[in-house]
Amino acid sequence: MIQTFQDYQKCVEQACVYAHHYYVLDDPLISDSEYDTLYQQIKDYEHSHPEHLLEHSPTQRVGGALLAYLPKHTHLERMWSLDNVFDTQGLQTWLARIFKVYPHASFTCSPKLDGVSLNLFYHQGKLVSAATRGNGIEGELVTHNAKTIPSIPLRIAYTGPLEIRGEVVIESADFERLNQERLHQGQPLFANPRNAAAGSLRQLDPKICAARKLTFMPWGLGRCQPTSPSFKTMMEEIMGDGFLPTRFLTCTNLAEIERAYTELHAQRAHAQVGMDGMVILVDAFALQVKLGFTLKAPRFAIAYKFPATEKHTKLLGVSPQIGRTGAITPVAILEPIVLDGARVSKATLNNYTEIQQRGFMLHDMVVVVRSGDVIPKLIKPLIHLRDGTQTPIIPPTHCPACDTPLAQQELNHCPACKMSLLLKNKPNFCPTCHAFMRKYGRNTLSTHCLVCEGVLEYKPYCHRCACDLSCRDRALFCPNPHCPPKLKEKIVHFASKHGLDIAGLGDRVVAQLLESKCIGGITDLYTLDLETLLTLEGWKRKRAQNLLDAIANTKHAPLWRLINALGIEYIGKGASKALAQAFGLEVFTKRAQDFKALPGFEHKMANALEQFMHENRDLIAQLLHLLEPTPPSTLVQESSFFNQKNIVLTGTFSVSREALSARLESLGACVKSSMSAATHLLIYGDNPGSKLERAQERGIPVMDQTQLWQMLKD
Ligand SMILES: NC(=O)c1ccc[n+]([C@@H]2O[C@H](COP(=O)([O-])OP(=O)(O)OC[C@H]3O[C@@H](n4cnc5c(N)ncnc54)[C@H](O)[C@@H]3O)[C@@H](O)[C@H]2O)c1
Ligand SMILES: [Zn+2]
Repeated sequence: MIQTFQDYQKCVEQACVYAHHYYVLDDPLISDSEYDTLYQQIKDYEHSHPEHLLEHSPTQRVGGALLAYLPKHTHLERMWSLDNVFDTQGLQTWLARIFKVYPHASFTCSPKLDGVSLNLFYHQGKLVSAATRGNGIEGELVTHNAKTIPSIPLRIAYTGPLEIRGEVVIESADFERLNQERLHQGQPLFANPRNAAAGSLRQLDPKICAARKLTFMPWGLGRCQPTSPSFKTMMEEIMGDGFLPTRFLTCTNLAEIERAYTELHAQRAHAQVGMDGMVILVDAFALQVKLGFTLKAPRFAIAYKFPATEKHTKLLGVSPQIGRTGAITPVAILEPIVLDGARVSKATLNNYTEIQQRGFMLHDMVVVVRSGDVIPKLIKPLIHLRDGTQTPIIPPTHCPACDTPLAQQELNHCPACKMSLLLKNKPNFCPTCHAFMRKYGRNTLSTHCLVCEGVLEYKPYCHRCACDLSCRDRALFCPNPHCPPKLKEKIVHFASKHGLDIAGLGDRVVAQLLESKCIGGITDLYTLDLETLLTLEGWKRKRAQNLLDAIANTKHAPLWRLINALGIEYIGKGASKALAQAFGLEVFTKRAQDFKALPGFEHKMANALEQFMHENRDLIAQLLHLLEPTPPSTLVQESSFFNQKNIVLTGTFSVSREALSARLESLGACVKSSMSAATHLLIYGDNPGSKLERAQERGIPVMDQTQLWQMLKD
């Protein structure tokens, strides 16, 4: 709490600096929740000491200063900020204030999109101008950029003067791509999609903005001549003129609003576009006018905020974690924070190269993001907060578990853009000219230098990023096949839901069994006995018997489960099913060329399979003996239409997806979850999503539900 006028002054100055970095520079110094806390303290002090109020306090104005290099634009109607509530109690207080004067008020709820405001002015059906909110009265004129955004119609049917307001947002996938590109070009990263959208919209060069894939989502009106007394009706009418539809929901009481809020919050983790809350607004224009505005926000609307998904915290350490394949992943150890309602103390960092690229140091303050069940991620370090205690993060040289010297993984992908190195091992570099030869045509390269005609040699090179990758740090792994954590992860995977599904055999139990030397590998599971288990701490007869039963139950398990349980690189559930279907028990004797003949089995999958079968001959023989897995009963009819086809399903079917996939797989199809160049057919049910359109655009054959059932009957 702020006690004295001096403290209040200091806080206001601080907040002004933060607001400037946030609104003007699109590069916030602190997280929103920290800012909100400071803002609330300032507001509380001003409430109890109105005589001390400073005119430049952030509570007294909307937004920040305008960028000097963009022309200014005066809005016809003022633009506003929104007051916030954070819980039911806050919402209740706000509603009570409205209901006291207008007991029959009805509300319109919409997602509070996390982007940047834009005010579009149309006259005689034409887009005249587009301006940012700025300080609410004047904004920055960005018409040149707005015209590059496909979801902003240049002409609409409504001919009166009309200000339509909305949020310019960037989808999370595009945001990640943009940051990856910037990382590669050595440009500062955007902390979040909002900053990226704002930074893009306020470019001088419309080409830059056009390349950023922005979207406009309408949420409100400024100057207009309403043809309906209801805000929602009016919005829906105007949105029908070629705008993207924003969802407006009618609610009449607290319970309905709470329900809408809970539903929207549940959608957040999967939404393409970031939302930071729900906006609730009195629907009748007449009541809006009567309720009016405070100094910076309408009294007829409120933002009901979601818990924060982005915060700043301290990076305390980085600990190397060993996976099933031996790959070493750095895990960030963080000073614990609460993000989207969950306690977060760890986050993944893909690899040590990325740590270097993003410039993290130990004891840095860092930006952390988490939403829903997504694993928390570190975005960037806050370099301005460094205090001299930071030290570099040094990649390990030896396995932290078995002390074997670590090896570098072969480079298969560009670490910056993730594109696979297509021309792997093909000569591409001229040592005389010190130049890389660009590919021309499809994956073709000359074998000799186009300048000096000298012989080329191979160096890892990314054609998309145009960079030499030979001195890049690569992912590290422990080459020791007996490395204990590797073994543990293998057994955990073997017993997991997608493997042999052995209940009660999770991470901790496997660690205990290995440590107590009850088992030394996968096959030892099958010789475990009751007496041994009962000697372990925390094991009673019932629990031990349950585990033994679960293990015994894996006898005669479907063959695909055994294949998937082995944890072969690149081979997941779908591929395991296809293998079982195609080869039955013979699968373990097949060679790379046999695997390559299956639809969707690329080079690397086929090679990984052959190598695995070769290196693990003994293990496989023992498991086949112990388990006697069951191959699929229906043999593939080679003549089936679906045989050897890569199929993607979309929409709702009259049977479950799983049942339908199983049926198609039994006919030799390979059912995949996403479309690619290798997709042969898209089958769609009711309410197909965007996949259907994309398939049609790309010329992939499609089939509807009725045709499908007809074919299956035949
Ligand atoms: N991190 C920092 O340093 C820092 C500094 C200043 C402000 N901030 C953050 O900015 C926010 C306050 O900014 P503000 O005053 O500009 O208000 P705001 O951004 O929280 O809310 C008002 C804005 O919400 C947008 N909006 C999105 N969906 C909407 C919908 N469906 N209906 C109506 N409006 C919708 C509009 O653009 C509107 O201008 C706070 O969350 C604060 O934490 C952070
Ligand atoms: Zn090791």
